[in-house]
Amino acid sequence: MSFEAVIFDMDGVITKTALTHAAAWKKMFDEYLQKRVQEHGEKFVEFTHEADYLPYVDGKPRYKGVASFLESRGIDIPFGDASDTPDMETVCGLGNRKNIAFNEVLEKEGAEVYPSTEALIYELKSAGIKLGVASSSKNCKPVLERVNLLDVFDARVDGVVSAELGLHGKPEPDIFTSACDIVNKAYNKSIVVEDAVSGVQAGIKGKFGLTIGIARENNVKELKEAGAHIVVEDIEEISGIDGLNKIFTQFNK
Ligand SMILES: O=P(O)(O)OC[C@H]1O[C@@H](O)[C@H](O)[C@@H](O)[C@@H]1O
Repeated sequence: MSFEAVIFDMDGVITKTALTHAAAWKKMFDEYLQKRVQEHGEKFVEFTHEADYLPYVDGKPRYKGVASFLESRGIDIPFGDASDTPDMETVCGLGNRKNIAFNEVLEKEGAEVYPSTEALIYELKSAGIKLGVASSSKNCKPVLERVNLLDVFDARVDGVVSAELGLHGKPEPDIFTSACDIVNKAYNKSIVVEDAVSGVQAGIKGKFGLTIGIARENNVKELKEAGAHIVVEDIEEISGIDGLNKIFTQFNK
């Protein structure tokens, strides 16, 4: 094989939980924006998937997502602290409020994998390719446990590990480069698989051998503009490890 490691994002790439996150964000932000109508007399402008979630929140660490969205609406509240309770009107308080909504849905509905991604993961594993998961989410470990994939990865750099190590979140490449460092593989011999614009930007900034965009959201154009070497709608289109090898070689002559 011409590549030595593959680092996967989780939400939206391995598991269908990107949708769970998006719904939890919408619930929390719409409630908060409604509250501001009463308290500040502001006009209610709904939090939408296309105009708000995808450009400002998707793929970013929890509090960075809150801060980006609020900034886009010109809302300035204190940052607060990760220990803030969900009733506090701070960036962290709002992020923690959303986390409750996310975990309620996760508890009720569980998590599901994308079968094509799971199949590729096992194919790569059998071929001795190093596997990493690089997720902004602090819920990465419990989600992977639920779908029985936690032990498959040689490296996991998630929201919890990032906070411990003080890593910059996506669109900075830190969590992908840290995953490669753990498995001791060069970035230019590694592949990043991402569904979020911020994650693709991170793959490109980190100068990985290949950054693949998975367009789950009718956002082929946005992922290409973010710099993805190739964009597919599902991993199935890659045609397994041999297909991946061909694509990698094509971009690394
Ligand atoms: O709040 P968590 O679970 O730490 O997740 C942070 C982010 O994790 C990313 O993986 C998701 O794409 C985002 O939607 C989410 O907001």
